[in-house]
Amino acid sequence: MSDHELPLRLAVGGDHAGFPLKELVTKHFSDLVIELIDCGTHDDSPSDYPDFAVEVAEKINSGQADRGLLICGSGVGVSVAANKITGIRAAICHDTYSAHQGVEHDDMNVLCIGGRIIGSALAFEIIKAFLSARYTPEERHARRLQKIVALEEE
Ligand SMILES: O=C(CO)[C@H](O)[C@H](O)[C@H](O)COP(=O)(O)O
Repeated sequence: MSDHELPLRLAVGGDHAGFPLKELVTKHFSDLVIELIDCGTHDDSPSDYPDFAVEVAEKINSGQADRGLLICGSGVGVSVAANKITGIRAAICHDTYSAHQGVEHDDMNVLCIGGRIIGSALAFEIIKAFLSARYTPEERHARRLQKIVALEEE
């Protein structure tokens, strides 16, 4: 796979604090993924990050998107909200190692970034690492994921 082929449908969302970075990310990645679904927010007026976590999760759980990207001020709010939703495995990653290893080991399907924490150049590299990574279904990873699924079913 070349650097310019990220064969995934990506749902992107975030609140007002993530809006400036979300604008840059959607422009940068719209031609690099199969489809980019912008779940809002669409301006920098105050908004509530859980609303966008729900929108992005819905795109994944309905099968319209393969992965999600959520951006708020720190990345904390969107990750806390997204992880409440069944089927979502979200994490804040502000380094490329976590972004690809989180997919390879943990089948992370939503990447969370703090728009007030990192700049766009690093964010682009982290997002590329996330989108390029694939889950590696080795026994130990599958066993641990099954335990996470069991937690959701409790
Ligand atoms: O960054 C966050 C904390 O985890 C939130 O998701 C929000 O983006 C942040 O709280 C917004 O802050 P504001 O003072 O309302 O702009």
